[in-house]
Amino acid sequence: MITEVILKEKQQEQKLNGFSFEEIGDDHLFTGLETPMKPDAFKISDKEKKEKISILFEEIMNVMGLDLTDDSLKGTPKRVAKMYIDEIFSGLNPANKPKVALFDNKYQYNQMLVEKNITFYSNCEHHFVPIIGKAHVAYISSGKVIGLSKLNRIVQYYAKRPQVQERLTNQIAEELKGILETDDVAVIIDAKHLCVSSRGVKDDTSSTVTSYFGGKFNTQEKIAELQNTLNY
Ligand SMILES: Nc1nc2c(ncn2[C@@H]2O[C@H](COP(=O)(O)OP(=O)(O)OP(=O)(O)O)[C@@H](O)[C@H]2O)c(=O)[nH]1
Ligand SMILES: [Zn+2]
Repeated sequence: MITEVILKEKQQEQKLNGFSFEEIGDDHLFTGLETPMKPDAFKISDKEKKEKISILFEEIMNVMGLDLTDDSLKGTPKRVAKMYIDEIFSGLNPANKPKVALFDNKYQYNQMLVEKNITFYSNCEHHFVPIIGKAHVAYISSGKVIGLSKLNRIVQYYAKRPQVQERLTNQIAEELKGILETDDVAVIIDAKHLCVSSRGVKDDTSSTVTSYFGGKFNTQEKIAELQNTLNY
């Protein structure tokens, strides 16, 4: 847990930089889980970002010797820019954070709820190539119930950033803990990193499993129950 001292230091740092954490856009700024962002990350609009990326990507293609007058290639810089900002990295912008519907737990359902096999596509922040995986998230209600699809949307929102799997796992867990007002949250991610399978070491059979077991989930018994539910 973050101490007040660290919080104050961070706030001071922010003040010095002249930006608030809302402007940088990451709710996890004070928890050490933030996606590293520049303080002025949202000083220019998405439209301007796309224009700049398009110019820069055109330059990359030019340097590589590609002929941008070719009718198949000429639209690529714009396509890439649009894909980065509106699609695969749209989770960097807090304006795209899913709105979450919560309901009262009138059903008195007090056991764990598991949303399993949530498909996500992310990108490795080291190589900017895909991470493709499944996330399984679980929680025990502390009084509120979340709309099921919102669990998938939260996973996908954080996946749509340049990521490492460890951070993705913890960002999802922290988000759920905050929304559901409970520590009783678990997240398991099983993903293939194309930077491992399609290049570099080229291992096509390995996958990476990460987990977060908070509160009541952090016991051998609950972990075993969860593993059993997920057939792990
Ligand atoms: N911990 C962690 N590492 C990751 C993740 N995604 C990719 N990596 C690793 O990040 C490392 C980057 O290492 P470098 O040695 O700088 O990069 P590289 O020369 O391209 O390494 P190789 O992939 O081994 O060719 C690689 O070992 C990747 O496998 C992730 O989600 N978590
Ligand atoms: Zn990588």
